[in-house]
Amino acid sequence: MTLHLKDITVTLGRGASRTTALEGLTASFRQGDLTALVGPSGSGKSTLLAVAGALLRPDRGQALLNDTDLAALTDRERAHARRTRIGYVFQSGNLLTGLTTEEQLLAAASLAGHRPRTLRGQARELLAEVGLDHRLRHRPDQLSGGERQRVALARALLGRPELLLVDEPTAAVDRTRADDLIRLIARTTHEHGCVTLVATHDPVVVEAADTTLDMLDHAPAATG
Ligand SMILES: Nc1ncnc2c1ncn2[C@@H]1O[C@H](COP(=O)(O)OP(=O)(O)OP(=O)(O)O)[C@@H](O)[C@H]1O
Repeated sequence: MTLHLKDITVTLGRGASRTTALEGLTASFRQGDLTALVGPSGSGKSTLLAVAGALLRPDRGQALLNDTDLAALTDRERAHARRTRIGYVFQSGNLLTGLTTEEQLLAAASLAGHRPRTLRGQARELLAEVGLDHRLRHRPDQLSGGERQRVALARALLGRPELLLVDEPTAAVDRTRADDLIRLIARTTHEHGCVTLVATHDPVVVEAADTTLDMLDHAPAATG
């Protein structure tokens, strides 16, 4: 499993706010590697995650997840790829209000076409792996920010994603939790053999990563 981004250009906004967020970006990412996406604020890290995650269609270029060009899929096909092949751990955790920790995982599995009952054991194992086996019945508003991110990580891993996308995993948690979380992401990347991209400003994340992609090396021409 590999992800190849080829000649990706993305422009965002209209009129006066029109901005070239990525211009002709080409990069490859290997299975089992955690890549840190680094670069100053506004350099396009989140935009790259959105293109790789089939959330945003680039103006130009290909996003090849193995043989599938995510940029060329129909909306329906992209939604299917998102549910079945890609795991997301974004800052807010993106959890569903009103569902317990365990239900967050089982609902996602159900949307991806699995029978939740068959995955309950696996869901509990993953929640134990991220240190949340004592929070199975908590709802998002009863969890801390770091706990919500760990639920999102367990939920992403339950789908056995080929691609794991993580935005600023250590921004909202204390140093110890941050270190634990990034170690967990690195370990699961190696064990589960997914392609993992982590957008970050945190040197500890860069240290834990197998490779680094510096967005400044791919920066659009200054005009924006
Ligand atoms: N909807 C939008 N309309 C216009 N420009 C946008 C829009 N969203 C983002 N941008 C611009 O696109 C560029 C890339 O933004 P992006 O969020 O990808 O950067 P980033 O590296 O993730 O930043 P940060 O580290 O602050 O999260 C920035 O210059 C930003 O101002």
